[in-house]
Amino acid sequence: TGLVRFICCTVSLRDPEMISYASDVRCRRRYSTHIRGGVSGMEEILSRVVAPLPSYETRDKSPPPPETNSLEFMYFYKSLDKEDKLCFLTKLSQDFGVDHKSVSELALKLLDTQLRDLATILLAEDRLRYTLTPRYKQLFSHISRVEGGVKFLVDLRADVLEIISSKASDSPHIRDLNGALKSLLSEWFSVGLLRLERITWQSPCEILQKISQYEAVHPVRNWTDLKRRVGPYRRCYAFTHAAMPGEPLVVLHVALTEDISDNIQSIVREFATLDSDEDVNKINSAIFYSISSTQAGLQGVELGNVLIKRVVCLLGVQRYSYRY
Ligand SMILES: CC(C)(COP(=O)(O)OP(=O)(O)OC[C@H]1O[C@@H](n2cnc3c(N)ncnc32)[C@H](O)[C@@H]1OP(=O)(O)O)[C@@H](O)C(=O)NCCC(=O)NCCSC(=O)CC(=O)O
Repeated sequence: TGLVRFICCTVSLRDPEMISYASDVRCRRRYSTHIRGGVSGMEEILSRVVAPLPSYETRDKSPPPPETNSLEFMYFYKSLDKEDKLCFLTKLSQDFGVDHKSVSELALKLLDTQLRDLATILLAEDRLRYTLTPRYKQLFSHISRVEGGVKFLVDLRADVLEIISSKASDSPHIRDLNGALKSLLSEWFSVGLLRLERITWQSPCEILQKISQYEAVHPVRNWTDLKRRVGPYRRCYAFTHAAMPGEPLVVLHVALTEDISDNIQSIVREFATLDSDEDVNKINSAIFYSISSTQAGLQGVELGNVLIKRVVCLLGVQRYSYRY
């Protein structure tokens, strides 16, 4: 019976994996044919995977496009080099954004309804609002639902920010695309969806390594240095998100000291011995000595600001009356 149960279990677990594997392979095959197609390949893939906006009347009833559309977009984009990414994003933002003609028509209609009843005006406004949604925004929402989709979009925004800051493009469409991505990411990474985690020497090695690697203010010298930064008289906190497991998004380091230090070296270089226990009577101050955001694509979402406020509250609640 044990063997039979085991076999049943193996089969039932295998099915979804096989389905996902099969669609994975299909996507890889498809995208590899389009890479050869250059600009026309880009146009072809975009017109196939970026679905048109459903009509206003059917917007809540239309089934979402197949998941393979999102996967194909992701694989294709990841395979491009920097120059092709710029070309691809320019096409996406220009040709798959807002339907300007419909927006103008609806704006005129809205003006015409101004003397009508409130319900008619609200309906006209809602139609206009819906029509102002860029087609690519809908694609991004679908991408966010596939595995690794949110991280993909965070990295995509990092590319867009790089294009803007390096002045590789001054297209208003690219700036619009950035705005759409920022507003989606701000919703998905809102405070209520973030998890505050304390990082200690007992945290997974993978996380500790990332804490060390992402430190942008006072570089971590070695493992002993890292052990001290998460040890006694120190606190290290990070925000994580369910959609990006194992990825600290922003990391904050705090030193708990007797007096407010007048130089950073005394915090970064001088520590109590590694094994000493904390004596709470010796703690009067909490010095927030380093904060680093790890995801360039989340710039402007202000996770750092929120993390500092959360940790101030947390340390305040934890019985200490620090001077910050
Ligand atoms: C500081 C950050 C964690 C903030 O990240 P957020 O997720 O909150 O959002 P963000 O990057 O959009 O930045 C929010 C606002 O803070 C500003 N900002 C960013 N870094 C700043 C800095 N070092 N000093 C002063 N302001 C800064 C941005 O221009 C922006 O302003 P606006 O909204 O006006 O555009 C990140 O920018 C980052 O990792 N920067 C690189 C590392 C760094 O500089 N760390 C802080 C060093 S000081 C430190 O750690 C303590 C110390 O040494 O005393």
